[in-house]
Amino acid sequence: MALQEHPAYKEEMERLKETLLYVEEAVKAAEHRRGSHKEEIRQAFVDLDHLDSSLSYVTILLHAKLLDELEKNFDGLLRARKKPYFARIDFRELEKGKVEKFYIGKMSLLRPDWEIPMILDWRSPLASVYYDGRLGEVSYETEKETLHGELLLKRQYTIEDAALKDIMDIDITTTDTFLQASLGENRDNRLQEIVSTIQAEQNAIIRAPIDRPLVVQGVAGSGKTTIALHRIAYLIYTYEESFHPEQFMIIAPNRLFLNYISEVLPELGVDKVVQTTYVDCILDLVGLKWKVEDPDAKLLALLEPAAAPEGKKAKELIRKVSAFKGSLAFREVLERYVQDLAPAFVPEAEFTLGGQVLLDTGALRALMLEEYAYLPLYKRVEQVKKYLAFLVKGEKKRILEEVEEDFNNRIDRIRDTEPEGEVRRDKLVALMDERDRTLETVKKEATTAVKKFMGLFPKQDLASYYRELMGDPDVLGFYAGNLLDSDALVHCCRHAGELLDGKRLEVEDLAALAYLRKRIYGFSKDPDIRYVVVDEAQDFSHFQFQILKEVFNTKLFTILGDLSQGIHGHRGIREWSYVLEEIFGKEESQYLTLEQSYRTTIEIMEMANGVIRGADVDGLVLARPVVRHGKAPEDLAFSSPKEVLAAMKDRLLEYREEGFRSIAVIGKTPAECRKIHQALGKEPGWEAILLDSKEDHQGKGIVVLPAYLSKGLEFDAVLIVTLEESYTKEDLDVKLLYVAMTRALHRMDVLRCQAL
Ligand SMILES: Nc1ncnc2c1ncn2[C@@H]1O[C@H](COP(=O)(O)OP(=O)(O)OP(=O)(O)O)[C@@H](O)[C@H]1O
Repeated sequence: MALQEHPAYKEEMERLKETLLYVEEAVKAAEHRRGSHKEEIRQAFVDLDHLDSSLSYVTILLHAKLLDELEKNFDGLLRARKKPYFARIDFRELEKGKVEKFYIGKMSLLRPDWEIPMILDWRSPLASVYYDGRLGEVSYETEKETLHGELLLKRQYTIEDAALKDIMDIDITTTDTFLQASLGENRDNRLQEIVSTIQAEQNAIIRAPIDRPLVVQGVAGSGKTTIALHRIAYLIYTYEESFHPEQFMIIAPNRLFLNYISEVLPELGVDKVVQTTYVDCILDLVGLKWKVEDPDAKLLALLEPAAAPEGKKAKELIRKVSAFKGSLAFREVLERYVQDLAPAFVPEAEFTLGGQVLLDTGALRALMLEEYAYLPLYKRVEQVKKYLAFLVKGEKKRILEEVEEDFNNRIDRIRDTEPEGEVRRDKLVALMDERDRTLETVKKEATTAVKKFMGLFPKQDLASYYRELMGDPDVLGFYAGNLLDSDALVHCCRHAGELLDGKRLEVEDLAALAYLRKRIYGFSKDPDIRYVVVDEAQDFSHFQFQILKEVFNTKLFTILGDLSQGIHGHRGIREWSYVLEEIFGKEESQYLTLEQSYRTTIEIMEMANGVIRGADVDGLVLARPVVRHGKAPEDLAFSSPKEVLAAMKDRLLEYREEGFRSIAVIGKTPAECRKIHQALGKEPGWEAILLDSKEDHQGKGIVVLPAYLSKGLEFDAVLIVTLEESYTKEDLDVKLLYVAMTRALHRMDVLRCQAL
């Protein structure tokens, strides 16, 4: 139906006009208020200069806060100028009885003369019925109660640059044309917000209760990353009173990925959320500036073809050691090691002043091992230091008085017993001198005693403790018992020793270092993160989840992942149940699944599903694509790399002619990618970009990247190419190929060299 023919065309045009006018007014008013706040602040600074009044400080703080609030809404208002809302619902609340029209947008806009908001924020409780509800009876949850009502209309709008382009009414029968249209579009290389097309199963995740950890298993392309970001925006809006955006942290696999998602939160009107990688987050907490080995290095070693027994054994060792270092059993090993460090923190010495014992060894032991046992070791030492200083302060006067009294008694005794004369005088003078010297010595001792005594406590840095445990098979073997067989033990210690001697670490070391830091030293300041979102969580080990929970001292987590994409299986998890039951507690945690895939076409998903069936995945759920058709993918074999490269160029030309904006050529390893990139580089006009994890995933055009790095990303068209390597039937290879295939939005083909 043409837009003008829609029965509500006139009404909607008028409403849009009215809304835009009001938005404009709101912008002007906000600009005015902005100006006056800035002026107030400026004036307060001027006053501050010569009056130094605390009132000026208060004024500055107040207006800065108001300005901050204003800025937050101001960006939303500016966006609303172009597109104030995207949908409308007509809703009759049972209790109220009358039908009200709610226009849903990315922010709320209130008018003092209206009973209901002019624009309703998509995150508000009522907006939930737009995502969940079919026409007819519906209900929604507010903080206090469940409200019932009737949904009479669900309408979507396409508004571009403040102009109404389309109106679409949704009834029970229509498929979601809006969703279809949005999925059919070509993309830049960035993730987008999806507020107008969030689906019911996704809405349930976005709005899941905040107070229980949530684990989401979602198939490739089901919107996990997108939803993670929308959930953060929802939680920040809903719990504005109790949480600051800075207390939310999203942990993504690498910088490339962070860049890829960087625009969504600002688009949703949310900033200041901490966006980081696991490596950066832990290094920052631990306070070590050491280099961390590329987290993908082990994956690459496991991808190396290894027919010979030594090769197989080397891979086996990598797997065993990674599994050990990612397990909670390793945490116990570390705990036992820390327990054994404790006795060295009770020196066999008494703390004395002026010859008097102020703290004996027994009391010191009781302090260190009992009273302060809740503290990390070095924090206990700090407490002891404070306690000793307190003792000295309290006892010094008494001790000095006692010393003096003792000497004075002796002096009196001489006076009383010795006959007057030269001898008595000499004795008295000597004793008085000795008294003065002793008093001086005790006074001096009082200023140095604590420092001297503290020298008896160990002083060792974190890395050397870790090196002591991990670099010596005897030590690690002692604490690990039979968790590692002797080959794995030797391999583990040799590898750790080499790395640590070169001031290097591997990802698997980070949880351990954070644990030791926490138990031995404590953190310099307690990290103020209260909500953690982990994306691509299938790559995390049990110990990684546990350490995040411990260091941030929170159970408020949203964890999203897909076991079918578990290409870091050597250190990552293989099922969710352990995380749900052992780490977060079965009763408390929530588990939700996403089975619909939005990214790719039916044809591509069918081929990818055919591939993943060959993998060993716990409770494998095949993705169900949204009904969207595209060209069937081809899987073509060639007899030489040269032929593959020629076919690759033809296919890329074809993709370009079809108008795709982002195209990826995915190789199996970085080595293959370099060859592909080199071949493309020779062609004028191709300008392909070779990506590694540190690279920025920038503009449009062709990118060449290895399969493991493509995880989480998406492209209009994907060409999977093998030259001298191949995807075998091994689990890891199957998952890698699945990851690569599911990156495509519209087109995907496989070109392989068969002469292998
Ligand atoms: N409700 C939706 N409306 C429109 N597009 C959607 C919707 N849900 C997901 N998408 C789109 O589907 C694609 C996949 O989303 P996303 O990358 O968040 O999925 P994912 O589950 O993290 O994928 P993967 O695990 O394969 O990396 C994106 O292009 C996203 O915009």
